[in-house]
Amino acid sequence: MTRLIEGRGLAAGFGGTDVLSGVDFHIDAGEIVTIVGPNGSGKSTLMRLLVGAVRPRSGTITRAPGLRLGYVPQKLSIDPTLPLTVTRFLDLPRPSPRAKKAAMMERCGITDLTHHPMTGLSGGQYQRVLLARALLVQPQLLMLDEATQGMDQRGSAGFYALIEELRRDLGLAVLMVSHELHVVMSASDRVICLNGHVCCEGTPEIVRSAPEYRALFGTGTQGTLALYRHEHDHSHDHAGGDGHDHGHDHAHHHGQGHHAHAHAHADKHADPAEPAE
Ligand SMILES: Nc1ncnc2c1ncn2[C@@H]1O[C@H](COP(=O)(O)OP(=O)(O)OP(=O)(O)O)[C@@H](O)[C@H]1O
Repeated sequence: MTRLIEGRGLAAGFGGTDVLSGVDFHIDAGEIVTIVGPNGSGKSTLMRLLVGAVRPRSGTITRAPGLRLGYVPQKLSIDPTLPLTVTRFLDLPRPSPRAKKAAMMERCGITDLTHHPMTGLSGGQYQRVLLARALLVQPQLLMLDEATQGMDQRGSAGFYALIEELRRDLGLAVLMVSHELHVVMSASDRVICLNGHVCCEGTPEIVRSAPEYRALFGTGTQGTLALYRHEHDHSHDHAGGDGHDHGHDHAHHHGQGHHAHAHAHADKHADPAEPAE
């Protein structure tokens, strides 16, 4: 297994604020990894550390030599007064051959948008354009920050299906960020829950037969969405027992409140977000 990128003991912050501390991260060739976490938990900051847009306060980042990275940031501001068509946009920051652009647009299902102005695209179309642009560098690692934000359930499912297809056909590794705590792409090999530090990590389970799953998603998403079951209960209770609760389902109540509850009881020593006295 080729390691594409690895971070050890990463810490980051802005001014007097610490955003991340003690974060270990890696992704190998062909893996799909999803980072989930509440708003402000440092997901985008971790992505920006990995692409080199933010410098770590401590820790190290090692990239495979010559690693090609396709990065779709969470926010990309385009001057709305610029009369930019999709095909012109794909030439930013550097031009690509027309045939290559056409091939990537076809892969992303947006061939009919070639001459469409960038303004006036739907959220889903816009993300597919950004995706096509990121693919032009023939990345080994594709990084997507909140790509399905603003899409409806069917739109997200279609987008995730496309990501799976890209992994299968192009052998890409994919690192995705989502603030949807309870829904992740079922094809994720690993899910990392971040809240200033790595709370927990595990594999998602497809619970298609669970009534909650059917109630939330119906049966029309072809299994591309799944509820995520955490591997443990976040209690970080190293002193007694193993701190695990394998039957615990976060579908309904995972979030800040749950963290606050767990930490208040058992996490005085282990959580950098709540330093021990
Ligand atoms: N360039 C910056 N300057 C100052 N503070 C920043 C900067 N970037 C991020 N932050 C702060 O760092 C914290 C973490 O932000 P980050 O965007 O990494 O979180 P996130 O988990 O991606 O959140 P969201 O789900 O809301 O996108 C936030 O409190 C944010 O205000």
